[in-house]
Amino acid sequence: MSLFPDGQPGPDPSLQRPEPASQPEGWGKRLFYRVSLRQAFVLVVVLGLLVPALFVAQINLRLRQASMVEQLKHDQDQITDILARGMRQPLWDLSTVNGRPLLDSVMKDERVVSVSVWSTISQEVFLQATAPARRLGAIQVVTSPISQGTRQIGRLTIEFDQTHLAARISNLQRDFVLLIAAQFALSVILILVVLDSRFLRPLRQLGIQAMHLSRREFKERFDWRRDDEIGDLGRYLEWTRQELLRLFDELERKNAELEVDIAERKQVEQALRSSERKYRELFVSNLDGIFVVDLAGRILDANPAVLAMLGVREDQLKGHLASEFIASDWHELDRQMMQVTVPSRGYCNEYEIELCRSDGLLIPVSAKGVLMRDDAGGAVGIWRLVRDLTEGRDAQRSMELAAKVFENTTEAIVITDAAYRILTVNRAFSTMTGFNSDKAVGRMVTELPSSRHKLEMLEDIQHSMRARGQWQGEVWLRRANGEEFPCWAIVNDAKDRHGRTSQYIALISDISERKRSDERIQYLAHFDVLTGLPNRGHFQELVNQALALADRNEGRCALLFIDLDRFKTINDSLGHVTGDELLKAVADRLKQALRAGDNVGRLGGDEFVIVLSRIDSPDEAATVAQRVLERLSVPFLLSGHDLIVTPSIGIGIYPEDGEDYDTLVKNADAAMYHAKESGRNNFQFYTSDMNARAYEILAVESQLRRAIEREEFVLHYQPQVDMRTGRIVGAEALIRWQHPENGLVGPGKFIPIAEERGLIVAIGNWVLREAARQNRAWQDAGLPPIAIAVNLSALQFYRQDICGYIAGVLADTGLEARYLELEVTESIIMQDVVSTVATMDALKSMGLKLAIDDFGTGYSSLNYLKRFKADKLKVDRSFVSDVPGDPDDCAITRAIINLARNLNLKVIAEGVETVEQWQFLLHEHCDEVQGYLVCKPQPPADMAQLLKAGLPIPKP
Ligand SMILES: Nc1nc2c(ncn2[C@@H]2O[C@H](COP(=O)(O)O[C@H]3[C@@H](O)[C@H](n4cnc5c(=O)[nH]c(N)nc54)O[C@@H]3COP(=O)(O)O)[C@@H](O)[C@H]2O)c(=O)[nH]1
Repeated sequence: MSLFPDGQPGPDPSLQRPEPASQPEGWGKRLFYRVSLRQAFVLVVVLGLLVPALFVAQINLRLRQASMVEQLKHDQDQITDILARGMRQPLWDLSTVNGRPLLDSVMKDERVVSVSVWSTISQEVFLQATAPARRLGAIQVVTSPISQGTRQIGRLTIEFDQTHLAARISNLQRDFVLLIAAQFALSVILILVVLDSRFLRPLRQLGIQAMHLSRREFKERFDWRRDDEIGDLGRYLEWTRQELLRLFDELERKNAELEVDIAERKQVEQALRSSERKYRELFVSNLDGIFVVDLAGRILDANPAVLAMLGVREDQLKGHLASEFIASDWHELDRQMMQVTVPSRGYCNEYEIELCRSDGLLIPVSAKGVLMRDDAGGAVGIWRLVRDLTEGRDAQRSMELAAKVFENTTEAIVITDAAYRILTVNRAFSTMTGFNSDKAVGRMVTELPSSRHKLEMLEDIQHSMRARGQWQGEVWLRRANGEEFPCWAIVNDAKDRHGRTSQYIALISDISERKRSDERIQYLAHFDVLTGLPNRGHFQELVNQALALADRNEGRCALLFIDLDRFKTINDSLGHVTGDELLKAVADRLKQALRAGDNVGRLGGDEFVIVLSRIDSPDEAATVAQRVLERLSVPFLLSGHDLIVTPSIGIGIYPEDGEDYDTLVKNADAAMYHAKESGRNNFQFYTSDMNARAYEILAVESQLRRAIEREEFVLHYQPQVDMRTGRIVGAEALIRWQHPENGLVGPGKFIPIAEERGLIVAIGNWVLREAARQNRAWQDAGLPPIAIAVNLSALQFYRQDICGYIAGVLADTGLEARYLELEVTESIIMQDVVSTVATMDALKSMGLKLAIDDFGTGYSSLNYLKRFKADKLKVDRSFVSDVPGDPDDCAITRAIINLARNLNLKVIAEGVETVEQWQFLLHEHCDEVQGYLVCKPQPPADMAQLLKAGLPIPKP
């Protein structure tokens, strides 16, 4: 139990509750001393009162119980005996009437449950009585013989109920427990009341008072009026309190006196120390060097400035002569001052000498000396003061250097006062602006000839200077000659020693050159250098903007993918310079074909793209595509060449054909391929199956490359027949691809792709060689000689030395030139008339035959035709197929035949399929025919059979 009741202040926290000096030995003792006094007393009471009471009660109860059992036994025996005796006579007489009264009186006893009298004479129950309500628990049966004299005449049986005895014993126990409990409770209450009032409460009081003493609270008196032992203890405590109060009062008084003493002494010491420290601080912290020397010039003390100045430690200085640290040139002057002037006058004026640093460096100093005296006024030494002049001289040099930098830097520098009035400008400023300094100095910076946003910029500068003390940015100035130029200006403020801005310093660099190159870089990043059109990246941005606009307006856009047909041929034949010129010219024409708001870009090579940013229907895209076709159809006159270039255009519509740039471009590209496949020089709208076609083309291209390597091609030959004789006079070599998986593939499936991908040169060369070889082989086999016509592609014509190659083929195969005929389409010739004419001349001079294929489909003028040294004109199948039904085609075919005749050329009609066509051509005096009506293209062996037969083809 705590002595400090709840709510009472505890002792000073620094004073721990006192612990017993040592713990009593044995766990029982330790436990006993751990419990509170109240708990200990309760324990004692319980053990001292309750246990003996219970013990006594237990003995008492046992004795009473034994006596009750004894009594019951006695009573039972007595009742049995009385009844046995009383029944003798009635039993002897066999008179139940006489026996009944006694039986009834016995049954009145509440312990008797039943009585039964058995007659041995009659061998039956003589009398019987039962009280069933009394049968409560255990039953004790007592029997006794009934005798008359020596003869037993009957037997008595009595049942006694034992429960009554148990109930009485239980009541007895309960009474004992109640008695002991009451006795115990009363004892405990009485003991605790007495214990608390006489012992525990005063003890608590004593504890609180002791706590006051421990906290040095002596003011309140401890009042004890009882005469018992605790009262004595309380009074002793009160006496202790008074004693302590007196002692503490005295202690405090003494303490106060002592503190006054100490304070006074401290003040004196403080004053002493302070003056000494001030003197020392002055000595130590002085930036000038101070050292104390005796009258002989030996150093006694030196401050850190001297040590730093000379680069030595204190021990390297003390005891040495000051002259050891002075440059020898100055010894005499110094000696004069320190040993003559100072001792005589008490001081000397400043003079300049040089000190020697430990590393040998000479330090210019200004020196002076003051005589040091003792209390009696006698000279005891000299205060020597030296001031380092290096910094001042460095500062001077820095100033000179800064002035040089200021004047000679290539950046213009403008210094203004705090109100932005120009104080000075450097030479670079004058060079940069063309204004002399007298034109600038004294003016406000706002009066500087600048072109743009002067006032707003000054406000911005002022705001930044206030916030950060610096500003930098681009400004535009105007030179004296009126030229504007961009500058990069960095403005810093300079502060005076009070921290106020006193000047602004602006460093100005002319960035016109850098800006020009930045703009150039920007331009190169966005535009195609050759054509000036947006490049791929920039064009994508433009398309994305157009798509976003279309989304906002719920409108549509169109993307036109343009690829120039056979541009490679031009590039290869006429060189890259002409190719580049052509691309530039095409770009110009494309730009001219567009409305404002639409854009054209170059993706690379000969690929151009147009985005039509707002269209109401795909027809508008078709209109633009048509316009592009028309604009490009006009020949380009470049480097002395008249060039015709046609485009193939693929059109993708947003959003139907792609919802983003990549998809749109991909699909327009696929449509462009379709345009190429559809004969070039046209436009096609994208359809969903075109991509599959585009992939197919790619696949064909890669397979073609393999086919070239493995020579997977064969030639079939289609006879050309003289209309008058019906004899075979020639044959056209037509290529087929012996595809390992797809079988024989016709040229229509791969020649356009080979042309587009530049593979046609290798294929065409193979055809030339194979046709020449086969023709020679037939001749060697004795077959009638004929000319074999071979189709030439534009690339073959332009990319290589076709004359040299054919000469090689003829030489290798041994075929005479006159048995090889070259078919060149009209469109090839028209691509570059000048060089074609030259090549055809050369081929002709080699003895080769020349035919103009597909005649009538191109744009050849009669003037050009006159210049070609062709042998034959080949009327295109498209005209032949509709004769004689179509009057226009009849007229054209007739005109071509007449033209050939007038130019002295042979004429052959191709694609003759019907007898009517034959008859029409015969009537028009066409020389030769070629077509399914006569013979389809034949494999070499079958063609050989036809030649061998040598028979005229039956006339239809
Ligand atoms: N550069 C090269 N081009 C070649 C070569 N071999 C063929 N080709 C060109 O491929 C195109 C298709 O040729 P092909 O499928 O062989 O068709 C030729 C004939 O089979 C076909 N023809 C002939 N008569 C008839 C006819 O009565 N009806 C009809 N529907 N078609 C017929 O015409 C093609 C020959 O045409 P052309 O060359 O214009 O004389 C085709 O353009 C070939 O030029 C090659 O080695 N190199």
